Amino acid sequence: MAQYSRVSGTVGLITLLNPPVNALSAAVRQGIVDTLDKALSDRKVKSVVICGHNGKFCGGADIREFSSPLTGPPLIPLIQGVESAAKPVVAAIDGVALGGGLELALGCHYRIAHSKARLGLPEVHLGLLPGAGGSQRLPRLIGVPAALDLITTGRHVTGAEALQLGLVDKVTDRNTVDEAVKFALSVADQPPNSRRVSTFPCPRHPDLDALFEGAMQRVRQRARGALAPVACVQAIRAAATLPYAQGMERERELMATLFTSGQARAQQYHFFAQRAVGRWSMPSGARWDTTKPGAVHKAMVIGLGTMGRGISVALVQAGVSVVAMETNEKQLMEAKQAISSMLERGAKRRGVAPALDKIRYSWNMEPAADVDLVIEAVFEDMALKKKLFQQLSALCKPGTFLCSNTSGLDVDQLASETRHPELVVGMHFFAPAHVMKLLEVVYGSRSSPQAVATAMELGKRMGKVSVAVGNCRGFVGNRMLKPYLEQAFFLLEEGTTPEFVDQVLEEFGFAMGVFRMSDLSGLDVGWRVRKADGLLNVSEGHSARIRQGCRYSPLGDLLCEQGRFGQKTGRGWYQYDKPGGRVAKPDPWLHGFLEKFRTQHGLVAHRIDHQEVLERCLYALMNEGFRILEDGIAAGPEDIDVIYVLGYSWPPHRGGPMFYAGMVGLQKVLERLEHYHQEHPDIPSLKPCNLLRKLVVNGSPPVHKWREFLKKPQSQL
Ligand SMILES: CCCCCCC[C@H](O)CC(=O)SCCNC(=O)CCNC(=O)[C@H](O)C(C)(C)COP(=O)([O-])OP(=O)([O-])OC[C@H]1O[C@@H](n2cnc3c(N)ncnc32)[C@H](O)[C@@H]1OP(=O)([O-])[O-]
Repeated sequence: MAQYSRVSGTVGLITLLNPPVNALSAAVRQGIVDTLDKALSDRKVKSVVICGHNGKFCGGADIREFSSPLTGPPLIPLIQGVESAAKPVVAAIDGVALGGGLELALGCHYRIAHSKARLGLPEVHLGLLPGAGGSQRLPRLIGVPAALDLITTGRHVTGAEALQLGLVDKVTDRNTVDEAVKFALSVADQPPNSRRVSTFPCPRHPDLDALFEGAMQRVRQRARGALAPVACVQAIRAAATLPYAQGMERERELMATLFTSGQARAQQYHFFAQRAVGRWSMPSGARWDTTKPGAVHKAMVIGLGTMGRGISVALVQAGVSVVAMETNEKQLMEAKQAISSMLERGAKRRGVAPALDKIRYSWNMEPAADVDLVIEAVFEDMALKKKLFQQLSALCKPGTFLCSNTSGLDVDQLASETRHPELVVGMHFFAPAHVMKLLEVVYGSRSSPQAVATAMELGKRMGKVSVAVGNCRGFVGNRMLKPYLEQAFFLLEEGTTPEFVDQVLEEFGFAMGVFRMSDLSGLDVGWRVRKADGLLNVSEGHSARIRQGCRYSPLGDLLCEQGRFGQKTGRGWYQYDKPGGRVAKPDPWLHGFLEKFRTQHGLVAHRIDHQEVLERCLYALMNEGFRILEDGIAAGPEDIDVIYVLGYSWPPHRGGPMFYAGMVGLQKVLERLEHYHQEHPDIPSLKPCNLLRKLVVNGSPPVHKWREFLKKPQSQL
């Protein structure tokens, strides 16, 4: 709804009221129509101010309403009504003006913003375009290049940047509504005719064709198959080349296609899933809303390799005082230099001073005695980590939380080395840790709810989306990666090439295929883990393609034995022009090696098509996702999907692996897994899991209903 009052004698004040972000629900839209009518028909009112309740102008159209038929006044004529008002209308922008919220402000005749307000048209992240005139008004106001940037990236700008762009008329650091009312009084006698953005000509550009061609190329490269960014460019092109009314018609057509697309549904699901994971629960019954996190003012990071450095930067940027520790003095100095420059670069980007005084460095563990939380980020070696946890347990003050940045080791084993296992949790960051948005918070069997709440809260402070997951080998993300990688290797054995597998996966929307990704992260990483797991030993009298009773591909191990570790050695699944080179080229040696391998093992290469590559890699991964749900390692499908989109480059327009399974159809996923498992009975990861069968038997319910079919957590509180 919207509230109305008359202030300063002659200003009609309309306040949007729909907490928490004043989204433009049917009731709010009706409220705007009614209150505007009141203001325009009141002879005492000379000008109008529109603001939002509780310091937030408006977060846009109400996304929750997108899945039901439209009720209430539609947004486009509503904004048209604001723009054509005979009295000047001023938008008072506090907090956020996003999507439809900014489109409403663009319909106003003047815009006054707080310097710290955030403005933007982020519809592209929801699989949409600014469909209430935003794609037509914004380029007319700020020019085509700036509009292309804002609309295709969906990035937010501050009030200060908005002023530079010409998006707002004035910026203030004081009370925005008071300033807007003063402004409204000052323009009360000026007819708003010349202020209607839809009547502005689009600013000329010397070479529109080249501009749009370049933009389209960039957008297609980044979009990885997403439709919305391409439609955004097409809509802006209409603004630049057509009269306003025709441009609006083009915007409507493009929006209609996007609005009903599976991609928009997937991206909107992802939006709500990112928020849902914050409402975590544990099998014990402990929950986000009943557990108070501990205070973290001071933290220690142990081990300053790539991960430790990124974690230190993320903590400092979140306002936490950090002691960064590394035993090797040379490495400590190098890390100090690297962290300082990362902090300086980050501060420059955000227009603030670098908080270099928030971090100090140590080559010993003593400062651990005086911190609230420790994050261990040493080499992935259980013995080393165990020793460290023993030392920390003896050294730290009572109540210090002990966290491990392990990517898959057993958190319970680490906890068992300490005097207070309830204070131990995993905090699995993703590289680069100061950039990547995902954090897996891993609770062991003895982790206290408070330790989980503390890690989740700290993740939030660092700007991460944190997902609480149970303790098992690889947790959620890396556990699901295993069958996915495995299938890719088996497909090579059976007849395909790394280039073809990567092409299929990249066409699906992954930023990189399996093999390019493996070359980038280093083949030796997995090799070391397999060695530690005893998987490199071939049992007497057994084929090298069977380990621990299951089918196994030794291809990765054989490459490592040849010193082919990927990009860093200039050779891996591909060849590179030099060690550290980044351009992957097909390698004839590798093709010859695969042929020799097949001959040696009596394998006859056969033609593997696009469908088989995609289904075997993705369905094996999804099947593991269902097992994870069955085991209670993830509380719901949203947790898995958020982890895959934010941590493993799963394309957002496909929602995440569990959402995608629903899109494909659970019945079909089950049938194809059954088919592949019959063909390859020695690959257990292709055997459809019980939960998948159960969901199919129950009519393949939509993803938001799956929780009803999971085992209920047992409350132990
Ligand atoms: C053909 C038809 C034509 C249609 C016309 C199209 C018009 C237009 O172009 C389309 C749009 O505007 S599309 C929209 C374009 N706008 C956007 O894309 C903006 C999306 N929103 C955001 O980016 C962030 O929420 C903010 C930055 C606003 C606040 O961040 P923060 O302070 O960290 O808070 P938080 O935790 O993020 O959210 C708090 C709660 O608010 C909820 N909620 C939020 N926005 C909502 C919405 N629009 N709606 C509903 N709910 C919304 C959110 O779910 C959460 O609920 P929970 O139950 O507590 O979990």
